[in-house]
Amino acid sequence: MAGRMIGPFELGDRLGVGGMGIVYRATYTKTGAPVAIKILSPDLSQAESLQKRFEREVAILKKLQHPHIVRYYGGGKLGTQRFYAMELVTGGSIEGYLKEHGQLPWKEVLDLALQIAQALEHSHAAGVIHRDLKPANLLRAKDGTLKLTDFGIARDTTATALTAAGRTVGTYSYMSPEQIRGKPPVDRRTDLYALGCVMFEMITGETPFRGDNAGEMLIMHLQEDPPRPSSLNPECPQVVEDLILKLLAKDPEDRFFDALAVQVAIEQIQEQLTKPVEPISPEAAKTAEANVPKKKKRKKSAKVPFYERAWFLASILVTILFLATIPFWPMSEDQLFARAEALMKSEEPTDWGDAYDKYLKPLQQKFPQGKHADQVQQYVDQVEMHQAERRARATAKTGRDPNSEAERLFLEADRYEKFGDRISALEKYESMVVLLKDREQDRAFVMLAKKRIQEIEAAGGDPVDRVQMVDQSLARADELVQQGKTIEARTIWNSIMTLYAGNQELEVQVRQARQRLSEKRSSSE
Ligand SMILES: Nc1ncnc2c1ncn2[C@@H]1O[C@H](COP(=O)(O)OP(=O)(O)OP(=O)(O)O)[C@@H](O)[C@H]1O
Repeated sequence: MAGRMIGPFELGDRLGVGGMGIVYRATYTKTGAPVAIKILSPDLSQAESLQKRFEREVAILKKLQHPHIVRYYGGGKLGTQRFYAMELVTGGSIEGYLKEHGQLPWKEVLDLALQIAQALEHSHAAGVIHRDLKPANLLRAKDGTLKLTDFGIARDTTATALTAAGRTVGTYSYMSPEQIRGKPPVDRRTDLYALGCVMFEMITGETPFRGDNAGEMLIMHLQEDPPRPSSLNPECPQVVEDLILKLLAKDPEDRFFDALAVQVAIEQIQEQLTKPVEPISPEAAKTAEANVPKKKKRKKSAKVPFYERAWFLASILVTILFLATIPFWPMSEDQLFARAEALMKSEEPTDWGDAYDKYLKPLQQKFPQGKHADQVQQYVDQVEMHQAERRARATAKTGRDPNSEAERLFLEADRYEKFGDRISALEKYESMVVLLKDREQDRAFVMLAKKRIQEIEAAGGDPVDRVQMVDQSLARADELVQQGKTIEARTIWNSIMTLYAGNQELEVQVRQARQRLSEKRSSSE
């Protein structure tokens, strides 16, 4: 095949063979850029179901643009042959690495898991569930960056366990209980289970369940507790182990809420485990020693009648056993609420995530009409708004397409607010509320919009007229130019152009901004 042309690509070496086709290294002849080309096997090109699957994979890849997802470049059909070009990733797969080295240090596992969770967050927000996350589908670029690939069965919600896994027995190793049973329906948390399996394998060198055959393995996913990772790799820290076991929960409800919650938990662990331990000074050690009550030493040597000691010990034992059973009692509404409240009072949004998963959602399920129901709802709203806003910020920061129309509208209004145009921001937030108020899935954004409206109104002051405000901004940009701060001035002109293009009221100002920008551009050339 090497040297053969397919469309504008010249084929090079074969990189590998997958369930649907062959992947080649290739060169885009127009620019000389290296790419990877996946070609649907000619003998499979006839099968309609495979053609559809190939097309679906292309359609999904087109939607996803993320630094940790293999980038789609373009594709086509030549005669009966279908192909598509994608980013070439040359650092090998995690599967290959594990085969060669056995396992990975836990710090690296956390780093990789964070990148996978980021890729999943993006894909889930676009409505795509991967469903086949495994080490073979995690490729590494030369600089070590991780790239998720192979969306061949993503979103194939009709596939049963067997059709989904039929291509390789290995896939059974990463299959969640709901994927095997078909209920509850597969959702974003299915990928989180697979992430748990992958993390388990990276840290211990073994998959969580190892049966003699596929059936045995599936039953283990359904019924057996996974071994503790530290029993296979004693270096695995307790908090990392807890995170992996939470991802591996049989019931999706017991896993993390979503891939964002996983990222937050990983970042928290990274911070916790890399904090230097404070050394104990000799003075502090001495003081601590001096503070130990002398009485204790004496008591040890005092003669206590044997029966007294036995009773004492027995009663302690009974108390310990009694206390040990407490975590297994179902918690009352008051107990759950007290724990939720304590976490919600924390300044740390990660604690809110914990409150949400562990106490607030269970409270809503078990005590929908309970005496704390209103306050619980308020807390749930607070967490959901925080998460929606965080996600929107990430979208804006990375320049990705918004994850939903609600997010797009919110970011638009936010841009006006940041620019200082409170009138337009208010208008945008208000229209968001009107447009989205009945859409349950956009509740968090509607609440956020309402909160912003209240804040803008509460800030008071005369809302500056829009035209006047933009005029002032133009004047400010001119001042900035005189002070040599061209970058700041450009930001203002750019904002005016993007925010008000097409607004008749501000036609003159937009033209002026464009003109200033082009003058600056030509003078700096
Ligand atoms: N973008 C890429 N850059 C470099 N190598 C790649 C790229 N995509 C795939 N490969 C290599 O080509 C091989 C085949 O990939 P492909 O995605 O077709 O199948 P697979 O994941 O092995 O199998 P299946 O589709 O059955 O799950 C893989 O082993 C992988 O190492």
